[in-house]
Amino acid sequence: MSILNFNVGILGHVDSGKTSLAKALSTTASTNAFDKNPQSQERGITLDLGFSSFSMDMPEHLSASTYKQLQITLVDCPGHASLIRTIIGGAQIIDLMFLVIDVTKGIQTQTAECLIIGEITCDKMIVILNKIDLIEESQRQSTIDKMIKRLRKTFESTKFPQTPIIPCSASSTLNLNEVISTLQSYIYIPQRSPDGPFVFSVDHCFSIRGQGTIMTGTVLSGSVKINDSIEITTLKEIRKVKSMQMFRKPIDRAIQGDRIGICVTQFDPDQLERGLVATPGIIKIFHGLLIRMNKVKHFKHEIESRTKFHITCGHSTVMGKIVLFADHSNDKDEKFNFGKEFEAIDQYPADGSQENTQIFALIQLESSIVCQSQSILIGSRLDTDIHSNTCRLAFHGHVLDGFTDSDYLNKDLPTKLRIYKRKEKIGYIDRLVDDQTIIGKDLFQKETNINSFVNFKVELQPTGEQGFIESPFGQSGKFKVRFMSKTSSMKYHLYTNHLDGLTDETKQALSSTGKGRKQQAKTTATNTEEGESSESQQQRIRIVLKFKKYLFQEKTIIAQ
Ligand SMILES: Nc1nc2c(ncn2[C@@H]2O[C@H](COP(=O)(O)OP(=O)(O)OP(=O)(O)O)[C@@H](O)[C@H]2O)c(=O)[nH]1
Repeated sequence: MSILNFNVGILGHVDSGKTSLAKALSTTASTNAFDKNPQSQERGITLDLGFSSFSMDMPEHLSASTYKQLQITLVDCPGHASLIRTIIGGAQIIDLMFLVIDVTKGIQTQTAECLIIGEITCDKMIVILNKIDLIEESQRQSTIDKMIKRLRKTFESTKFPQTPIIPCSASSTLNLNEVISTLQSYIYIPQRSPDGPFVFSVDHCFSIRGQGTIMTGTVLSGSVKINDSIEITTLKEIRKVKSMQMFRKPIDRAIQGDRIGICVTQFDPDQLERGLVATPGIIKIFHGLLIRMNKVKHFKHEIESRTKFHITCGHSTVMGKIVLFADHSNDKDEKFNFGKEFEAIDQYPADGSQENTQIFALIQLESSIVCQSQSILIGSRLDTDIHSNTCRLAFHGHVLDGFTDSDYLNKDLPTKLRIYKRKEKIGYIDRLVDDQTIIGKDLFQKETNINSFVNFKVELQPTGEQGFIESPFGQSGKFKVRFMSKTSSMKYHLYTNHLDGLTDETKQALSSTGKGRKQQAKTTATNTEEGESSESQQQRIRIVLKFKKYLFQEKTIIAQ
């Protein structure tokens, strides 16, 4: 008989009653359910993910499915702000979220953060308005109604405007039946395929003398059976599956979505607190990751390129520096195309991704991360003061690809990913060579390889006349520009400056009007649109060079 395992995450502010709810609903506890961790018991708070389960009848709207039995796995997440990495890790395996709110408190800081995590990781949510037993019976209904009205307003602008809000009391089991019946009506058949490589997210690991090491967790993809070889990715060790259990019952096969314990031949469980186990060779250790970025709208700061964030993917959190870039011809559903060129941007745009412009980020990780393609990744600023009441979650996205070589910034990246930055340099006329050629200055540093800019177009501003860089000139960063035709600016410059360095012939040609230098300057000045003085006009003639510079290229490759 096939059993559908449906994962329900329980999230909410610290002390809202998440563990109490899990206890009240569950019939079977896993090895680490209900704050069994000794430190949790001492401090009275949940420090780690807790897993427990209960069975339910298959709801009527799914009676035609191939599943005949339904198992609900509750993933009790910690509430304390300092444990948000654990919450994110837990939320990535859930099919539906219970957001627990203390009816006497309403929305609190971590409620809001949990709501955002739910928006990123889940499609369905049920709000549990807990601790209604604390309200005097005569006031209860009116207080609940008022709170529901307030919450409705908050949820209006979220992904879950129609979320059910169920008042109950986890500790006195008041109205828990309604929690169960609402859950039942929200059950759907999540994507569960036995196909593809086996990937297992381990959340707890311990050994049993004489039997082996047990890893408990959730099957993220594929399937596994007894005697299969699996790789403990962080240890780079391969083990055979000796036996498996799903909530204390032995099983011989598990598929995507199942919550199981896998027993393999002994290894030190301290070596694998959390992590991925998979078909050998398919999980990679990444030093750089690519994501399509979405900003969390409640994050109040700018997301700037080349700044650092906490990067959480699966159960790992490391620091990473982001490099932002845009694809200006990208359809939302289009796959990431390495064949394209992308424009580097300084910060995430205020209007976010647009229909044709998608924002991506290359994340340079400070420590490597083990993850699979398409994993959800969340960027945050966890060093923000947890009492400051501000949202620490900054952005999210799915992992599109990554770089496995720790030297990728020098090796793979320059050939694989072409990101350019638009640049503009401003220079000035140094002197004229002839009526179509000038020597320019101040555009380049002395040490710049001007040869890489030869044949690049330049424009004189404000006149708009165009020419191109013909060659370097001398050793001090000067350069020669040839114009397509005789330019008025050059003539103007000549008459308002000097004739030094010109051959007599050129001087003659340029002075062919027969007027004197000063007089010519006067004429030119009065001919300009603004009628400005020759001095200020002279200063405004600039040589403008626009080009693209590729990021991460060992040799400066430049394109216009
Ligand atoms: N009166 C009342 N107290 C409750 C209810 N649910 C939980 N509590 C109490 O609230 C406190 C916190 O409950 P927990 O279930 O540990 O809360 P939690 O959200 O799991 O806490 P963390 O995981 O540490 O964030 C405990 O003292 C519970 O007994 C309820 O429905 N009514």
